[in-house]
Parts: sequence; C-alpha cells; structure tokens
Amino acid sequence: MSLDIKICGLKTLETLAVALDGGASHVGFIFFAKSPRYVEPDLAGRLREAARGRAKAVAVVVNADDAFLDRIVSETKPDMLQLHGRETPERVAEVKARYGLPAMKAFSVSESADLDRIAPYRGIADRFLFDAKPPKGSELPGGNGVSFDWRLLRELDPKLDYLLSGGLNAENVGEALALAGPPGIDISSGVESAPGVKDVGLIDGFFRAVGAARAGRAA
Ligand SMILES: O=C(O)c1ccccc1N[C@@H]1O[C@H](COP(=O)(O)O)[C@@H](O)[C@H]1O
Repeated sequence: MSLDIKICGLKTLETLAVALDGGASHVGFIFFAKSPRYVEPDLAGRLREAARGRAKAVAVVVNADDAFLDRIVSETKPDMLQLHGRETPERVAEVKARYGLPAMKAFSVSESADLDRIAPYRGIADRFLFDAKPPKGSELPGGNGVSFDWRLLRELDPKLDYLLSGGLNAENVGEALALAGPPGIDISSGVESAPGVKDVGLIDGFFRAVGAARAGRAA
C-alpha cells in the first residue's frame, strides 16, 4: 500500500532537496506568523517551484482571511491548502470554491469523541489531518512535537483519506504505522535541530526509519 509522506515547515532549498530526494509526496509551508517555521509567500513560491513535479506543495494556514489567502495563492501557487484552525465546514467550502484548490482540514485529537468532529466536513474537505492537542500555553495550533494515542485512528472508516500527524520522529514512526496503518503521515518538529530549523540528517533518518518500518526491519 502506498504511503504519503509530508515534510512540513520547510524554509530552505537545502532541506527541501533532502525531503524530495527522500521521497516526500508533499512539502508544507507554514503561513502562521507566530510560528518559527513561518515563510513569506514569495519565498514559499520559490521553494514550491523547486518541488514542482516531484511533490505537492501544501500551504498551511490558521483561520486565514481572504486577503492573506489571496496573497498566498497568487505568490506561492500551492497545490493544496491545509486549514489548521477553527475553520467551519462552510468556510472550508468557501475557500475551496474561491481558489479551486483541494483542502485538508486538521483536527486535534486526544480522545475518541474528537474524531466525531469530522462528520460535518465529510464530502467537503478533500482530506483530513489528525494532530495532537497543543500543550497548555502553546501559541501554536500545530508543530508542537506532541503525539496522541494513535490507536484511536483504528476507529475511522478505513476508506477515510487522512494524514497522521503530531510528534512523529524516526524513533516512533514505525510504531505509529503499525498501530494506525494511516494512508499518510506528516512531520515537522521531529526533523528539526531547534524550533524552525530543519536538519538534513534528521530528515534523511526519518525516511530511513519509514523505509525500514515498511520493510519490517530495524532502521
Ligand atoms: O509547524 C507549525 O509551526 C504549525 C503552525 C501552525 C499550524 C500548524 C503547524 N504545523 C503542523 O503541525 C503538525 C505537527 O507538527 P509536529 O510534527 O508535531 O511538529 C503538522 O501537521 C504541521 O503541518
């Protein structure tokens, strides 16, 4: 079975190249000003051009208004939007129609009931992303490097298209794949040497760990 792998929060051509060479299906750019991974839309546009034809470019936004989305879509030209805030089903539909782009809606999860919140988005969001709830006091809705009980995802409709996200790293990705069997995974801080600083060795190590887990051997 195929596995989508999204490397999120990229800011440099060097780390983008390692993500692409490792086999990333998706690369993510963060447009949330408080994040250490924030990139200006024009820089993200240059990075996405370098990825064109090799991986899909995902613009990650949090309750973004039309003016900011207009800028992101025109300067970055993403393939997909990741809505990582409190966007309603109506807002997801509106954004999709305005830009003609697919949307991935993110949800934070700590218990089974959190998965029920996707119901009104089915048939509207093209994809889902399940992340852990942010730790108390965090200013970031994602990118906190914390995980949730991946076994909860076994309750989902097996046909649901989603990415498992939150606190993944080379050490735990094999367990996540074994416990949840997701169609895709997403990682950000687990391949960083400091907040917002992607590390080429850690990115490479993550791909090796995924490959080893999928082949049923130690990394
Ligand atoms: O990474 C960020 O700074 C960020 C900011 C705002 C919204 C989403 C963000 N990142 C997303 O968070 C998850 C998990 O990240 P991590 O692997 O736990 O660090 C991932 O989906 C990113 O797209």
